[in-house]
Amino acid sequence: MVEIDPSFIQETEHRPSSKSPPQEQIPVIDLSSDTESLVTQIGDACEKWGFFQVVNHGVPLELLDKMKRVGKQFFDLPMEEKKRVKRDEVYPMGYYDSEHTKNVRDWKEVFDFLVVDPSFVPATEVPEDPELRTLTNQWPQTPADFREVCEEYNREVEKLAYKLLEFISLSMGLPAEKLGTYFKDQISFSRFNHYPPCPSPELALGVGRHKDGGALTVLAQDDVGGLEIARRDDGEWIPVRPVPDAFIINIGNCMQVWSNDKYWSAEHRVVVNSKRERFSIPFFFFPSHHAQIKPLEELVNDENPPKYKEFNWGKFFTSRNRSDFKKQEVENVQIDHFKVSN
Ligand SMILES: O=C(O)CCC(=O)C(=O)O
Ligand SMILES: [Fe+2]
Repeated sequence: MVEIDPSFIQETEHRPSSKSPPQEQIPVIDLSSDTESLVTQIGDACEKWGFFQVVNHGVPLELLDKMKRVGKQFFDLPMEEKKRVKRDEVYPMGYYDSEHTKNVRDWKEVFDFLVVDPSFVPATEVPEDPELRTLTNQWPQTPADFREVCEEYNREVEKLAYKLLEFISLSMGLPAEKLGTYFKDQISFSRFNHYPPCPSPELALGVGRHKDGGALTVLAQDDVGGLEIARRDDGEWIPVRPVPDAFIINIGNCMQVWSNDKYWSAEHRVVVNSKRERFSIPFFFFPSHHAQIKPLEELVNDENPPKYKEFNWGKFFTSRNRSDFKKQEVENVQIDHFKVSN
């Protein structure tokens, strides 16, 4: 057995399973279909899986290719070059290779960049503290077109994210523009994930099991595969098959709360392999820091009372991003903390 650093080793029950997974797949939805059919298909997928793939999504395929190229060129740079744009307390965007999910180190390196630069988030998780912190992007010198390609990508994927938000609003019986209001001063960001080949793929994960916090995630992946999602019915891990030129869409915590648990923010993780590196690019569509998140009033009534108390998205974001979780061995905040007990 090849030794890997113990910080990467998952507890036995969270390691990749060796048995063959169910054959079931998340739906692939063609966004060139008519609105009525899309609204039904998207609503059903959000309810059953919290995950679906989209094709004919309108994001230029040449731009996706360019993103994959600049991402690879960046991660291929010597470590000393990458560390010039290293993420730290002052610059929380940029390069990072020691992210922990649920206190175990992920087998990956990342590069993060904001959609709105600068963006503002609460400085602390203390509810009464009004102080804000400014987040800004930092960009590497090479490849020379890195920044330009990333900025264009954010603009295009943001358009897709707004379009999906409209279909999801309609699928809940609400006006198309209902959810868009939460995104003025959004704190969305995109991320390049690079998962290098791992000598002990049976012990580590590229990203440990987690749920995405925001409204939705638009994820590009290459043809290697490795993303697995927990099936809503029984928690069984289902691998997501790579579909050429598609984006994977998943519901985040905010959408689950807005929908009062009709829609599902599924747990997911990434398994790695010993032969091929893998790249993926999530766009995390995050409301503005001042957004107050609670089940939408139009969707609750005496028979379906709100299942969550209201919370502030900015404080939730800041609390989840605290850097001292590892030290304290405590889990970060989850939406279940806001569940109404009855
Ligand atoms: O790489 C992937 O397929 C998913 C990554 C992911 O879940 C994340 O970065 O939140
Ligand atoms: Fe995720």
